[in-house]
Amino acid sequence: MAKGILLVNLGSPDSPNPKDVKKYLGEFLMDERVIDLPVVARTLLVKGIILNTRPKASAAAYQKIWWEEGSPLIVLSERLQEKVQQKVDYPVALAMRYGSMTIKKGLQELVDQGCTEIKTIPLYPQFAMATTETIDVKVDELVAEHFPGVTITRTPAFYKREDYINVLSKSIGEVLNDLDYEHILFSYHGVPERHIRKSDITNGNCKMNGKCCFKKGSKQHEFCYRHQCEITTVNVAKKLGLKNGTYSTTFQSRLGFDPWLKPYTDRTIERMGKEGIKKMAIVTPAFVSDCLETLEEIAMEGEEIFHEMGGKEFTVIPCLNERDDFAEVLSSIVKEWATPETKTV
Ligand SMILES: C=CC1=C(C)c2cc3[nH]c(cc4nc(cc5[nH]c(cc1n2)c(C)c5CCC(=O)O)C(CCC(=O)O)=C4C)c(C)c3C=C
Ligand SMILES: [Fe+2]
Ligand SMILES: [Fe+2]
Repeated sequence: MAKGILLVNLGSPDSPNPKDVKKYLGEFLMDERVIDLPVVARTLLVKGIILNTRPKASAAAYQKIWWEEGSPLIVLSERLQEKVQQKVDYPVALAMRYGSMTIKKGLQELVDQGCTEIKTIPLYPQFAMATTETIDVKVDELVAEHFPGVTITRTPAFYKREDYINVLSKSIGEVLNDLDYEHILFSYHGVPERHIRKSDITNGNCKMNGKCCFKKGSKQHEFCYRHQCEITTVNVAKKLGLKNGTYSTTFQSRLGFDPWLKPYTDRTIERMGKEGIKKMAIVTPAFVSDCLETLEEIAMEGEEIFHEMGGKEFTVIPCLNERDDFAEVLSSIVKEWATPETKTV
């Protein structure tokens, strides 16, 4: 039995042109775990409205952040894959949940190298139906249909691993140590509140009032994106010794009219600017790789809002990207699976 590793990230369009962006958004938003409406309603919303209105604006945003080598998210994920490969003895492949670098191709690449036992690692520190779950389900479908001889081991969200928190804290500390700042925002990608309720395995325990997320020992936390984001912030704040009132958690990138997780990042930046905060920092721990949502929505739009409201210095902390110490965390996850006696955390 030969082992292999499949890292999986979200994906990007093939190019920042409206046609490719439309194709990519069509696949992404028709996923029932992303826009979780019944299929007819989802088709009407996505194909009837969103794909007729959004691709042009999205393409313009992608054009602002695109690199010569391609999409930042893809390029940074490839660099991370290379780093992890240098640290482990098994083949490491990279795939994207949406777009051309499909999970099927990633699995095939490993199977072609003789792998029959594959560890999938979604590149998301916190669990969400729209990220980890959709990858896990897609992998199972593909294996059942195309790779019946392959055994899959899933990787749960790694938000509370000590080594991950250490590396995230170090990456933030490296910026904050040399910075005069008044407030640091921990901005996570948002999801509709409905997604949190749907992932509630305790039948209604999640009250969406913030209290349940801090209750000790709840089984629900394993699938509560909100809890996992809040706890990521708490653990980093503890590690860095941040003082109460100097940091907070917010949620960005909402789409449509349903209520999404609050507080919203853009409104918080606006409020802080209005309240007289002059120097703020922002970190985006739901993203492993810098992407449209960090490079454009936060670093460009967020900064613009802050300046318009009177803010002066807006410092964006990079994602973990291809940091060596982050590749080390992923390689520890691999080693703990491949040789269970290697317990590093
Ligand atoms: C209903 C819509 C969406 C949900 C739910 C959602 C959850 C979610 N997304 C990420 C990570 C990323 N999202 C990115 C882009 C992006 N996300 C949505 C919609 C939902 N995301 C859209 C429409 C887009 C496209 C951009 C746009 O048109 O504004 C990206 C960036 C991809 C890139 O190519 O750079 C990432 C990464 C998470 C982690 C998440 C739930 C926790
Ligand atoms: Fe998203
Ligand atoms: Fe909760």
